[in-house]
Amino acid sequence: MPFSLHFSPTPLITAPSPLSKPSFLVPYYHTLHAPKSPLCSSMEHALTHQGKQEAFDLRPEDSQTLPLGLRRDAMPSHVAVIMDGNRRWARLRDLPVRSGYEAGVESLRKIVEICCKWGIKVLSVFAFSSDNWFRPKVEVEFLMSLFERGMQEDTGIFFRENIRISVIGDLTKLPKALQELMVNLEEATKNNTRFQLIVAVSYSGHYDVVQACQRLALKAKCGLIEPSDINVSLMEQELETNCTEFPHPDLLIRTSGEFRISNFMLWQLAYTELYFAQSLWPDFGEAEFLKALLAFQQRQRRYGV
Ligand SMILES: CC(C)=CCC/C(C)=C/CC/C(C)=C/COP(=O)(O)OP(=O)(O)O
Repeated sequence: MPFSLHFSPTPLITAPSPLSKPSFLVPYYHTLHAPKSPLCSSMEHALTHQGKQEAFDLRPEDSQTLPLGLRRDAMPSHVAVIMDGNRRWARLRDLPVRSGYEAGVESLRKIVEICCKWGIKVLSVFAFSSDNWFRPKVEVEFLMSLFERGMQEDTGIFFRENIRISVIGDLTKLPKALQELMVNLEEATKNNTRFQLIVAVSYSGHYDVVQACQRLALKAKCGLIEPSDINVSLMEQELETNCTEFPHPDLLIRTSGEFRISNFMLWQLAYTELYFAQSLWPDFGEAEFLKALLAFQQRQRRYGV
């Protein structure tokens, strides 16, 4: 059975034509010529948070559907998720591993829909880590086909629901057709403003920091900056999360009862509130998400001050 987001049934719309210069295929060109939106330090993020949020449109219906107890003024603007426990979910049911991943996609769709409804602006999900390449070949191939299928089937929803898709990670390792699909989808949805889904594929925090350092080193080598110019702000302009105008994650959720960050957004999680849920990702639904958000709203964020 094909999956779909549950906003309402929709025909598939094909994404518009490809980018002329996909950034990850021409990193040298990108580093030297492409303008990047400036990001500030975590502290400045907190201070400018409100102003940035106003840049996105909030539909009246988004703000009216908050469950009892959840405060609009304390909502995280950016939530990150480590979607762990898909294979365990399948094994517990004597199902093949791929059923666990498929159930994981359904869970992601539910959470995206809820984010749109409750006015969360960005959701970053760890869909495939740099280390996941070492999983059995058949599993890796299945995941690649799942990413392709998932993105193709939801393309129409992204347009109709005003959702922006961004993909971060070392995409050069992905099958060519999938790279092209992702670049097209990113380009086609880049002006959508209701909600942004950031999918981390072939990604790790180490990879992100290293590629940012390489870009800065190249700029220094070309004489565009001095090594002493390098600071938090310049570094953040080169991180892959420069694809969003919004601050770094306010809240990180990891499912399946594991208490680790597992190399996800190491730089960006510096001031993020952490929440660990016992549920396996395919079981993580609205009630669990609400619990995580309510817990977040109890936290006092001090940014070391
Ligand atoms: C279209 C799109 C973005 C799809 C996302 C699909 C999805 C849910 C990917 C998660 C992949 C993954 C390696 C999860 C880790 O848990 P695990 O499966 O390794 O679970 P385990 O800890 O039980 O082994």
